[in-house]
Amino acid sequence: MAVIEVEQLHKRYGDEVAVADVSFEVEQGEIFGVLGPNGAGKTTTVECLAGLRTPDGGRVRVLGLDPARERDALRQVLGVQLQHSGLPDRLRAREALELYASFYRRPADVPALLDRLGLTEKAGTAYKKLSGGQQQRLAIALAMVGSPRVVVLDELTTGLDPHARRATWELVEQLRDTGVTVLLVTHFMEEAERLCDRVALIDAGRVVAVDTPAGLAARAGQRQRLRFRPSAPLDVEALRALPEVTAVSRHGSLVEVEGTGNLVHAVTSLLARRQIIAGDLRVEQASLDDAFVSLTGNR
Ligand SMILES: Nc1ncnc2c1ncn2[C@@H]1O[C@H](COP(=O)(O)OP(=O)(O)OP(=O)(O)O)[C@@H](O)[C@H]1O
Repeated sequence: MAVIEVEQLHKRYGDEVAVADVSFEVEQGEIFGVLGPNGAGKTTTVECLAGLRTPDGGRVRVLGLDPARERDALRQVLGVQLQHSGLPDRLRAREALELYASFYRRPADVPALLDRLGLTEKAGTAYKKLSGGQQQRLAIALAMVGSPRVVVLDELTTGLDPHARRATWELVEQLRDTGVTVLLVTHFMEEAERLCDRVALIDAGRVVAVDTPAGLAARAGQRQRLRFRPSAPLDVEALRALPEVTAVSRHGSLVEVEGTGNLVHAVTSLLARRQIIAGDLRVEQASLDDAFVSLTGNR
């Protein structure tokens, strides 16, 4: 059974349509990404899932519960980390967790959670005095303190340094390993590629694609690009004549070859036959980034 069901969700703010028509389903134990440009309707969608906003149309269910009507039951099974935590500045990390733990029937062990999020040393520090990364980790801990079966994380790693970002990704993977279903709103393609089993790409309030990160990247085309510096003069016409090659260009001593299929093998074999070495060889495949740009209207 799908853990999260969103069917033709529609939500307006006055005359402004934030979510025109969004549908997707998330299966048990998945890390499901919601991607899209600014203002696409991602936060509004997750707020409807969390029962923080009431949809104007369509149907939303989380573990079979209607978030708008069954908020109390939903709160026991859903953990939410939103973009702005709204915690009082002077509340200490441990106090915040203990307070939140008191709302739940099956709270997690607070000292163990602090430890898991690397916050033990900061347990007595006021929220305002935590660094951005520590505040972020506290927000994740708050989303986990009720031992939820589903967790919604909105822009989880925005503002984190690369080290903290990786540590946070490991936390999300640990969550998934314990059977928790994760819905992740993100702007970072690297994050989606690394973490998500599937992603929904949303643009202007509509779903433009739901697929695996690799599947989405493939929709951006099978294009590949090779760049290298040949160790000896190279006749680019010979490269152009290869069936895999669609374009060849020179940039100073650098040769750039675009093509499809087994491009790397075709080009390196030709070079080997001519006893030319490909220095500084780089291979680029179409990425989720390319898919994002091409599927969301190049904005
Ligand atoms: N409280 C609100 N009142 C009025 N309009 C709003 C409100 N919240 C969002 N909107 C509008 O709804 C649209 C969707 O916003 P939403 O925050 O859901 O997008 P998003 O995809 O999460 O964007 P971002 O990536 O920038 O966070 C935007 O045009 C936004 O201006």
